[in-house]
Amino acid sequence: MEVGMKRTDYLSWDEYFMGIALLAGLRSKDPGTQVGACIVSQKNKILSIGYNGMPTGCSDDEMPWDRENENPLQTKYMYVCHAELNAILNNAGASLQGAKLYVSLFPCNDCAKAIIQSGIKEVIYQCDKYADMPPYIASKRMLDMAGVAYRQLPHSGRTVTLEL
Ligand SMILES: Nc1ccn([C@H]2C[C@H](O)[C@@H](COP(=O)(O)O)O2)c(=O)n1
Ligand SMILES: [Zn+2]
Repeated sequence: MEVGMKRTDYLSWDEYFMGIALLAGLRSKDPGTQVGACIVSQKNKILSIGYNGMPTGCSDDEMPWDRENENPLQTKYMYVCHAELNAILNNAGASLQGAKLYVSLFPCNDCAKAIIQSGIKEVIYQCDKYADMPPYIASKRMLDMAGVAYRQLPHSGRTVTLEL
């Protein structure tokens, strides 16, 4: 009996989970930067997903989305919940000990604290556009000290088109 060959152009695990993080980011209402995160167990099972957005019950239409305003209360930074924190909090009770976090943008210092405390052991990120800013320098300092590994997933050059 002849045996068919398996597909060879399937997504790698890294491409699959980063793809899911990027897709989650498309749910974000932030006009500036859309971030998505996907938490995965050591056995490559998806544990949780999140994207950056206003806290539950805080209307996307009433909260500000501006980066700058003379009144800091009128900027998004006071309110928006980051993708990584949402993914950690959205997790339906499973332990995150030893888990991996795929995220489209390197985590800030606040998210780094939550990552460390939740037991996540590896961060895989795509973009690090704020690397020179103190929250991101502090983030790396904490992740290094706490033994949380991080690595950038370079663009593979592949484009995935979804027809919805
Ligand atoms: N690792 C990160 C970094 C940022 N965010 C969120 C926070 C804001 O909604 C947006 C950044 O806005 P920008 O200053 O670029 O206009 O991204 C996140 O969820 N995770
Ligand atoms: Zn953050």
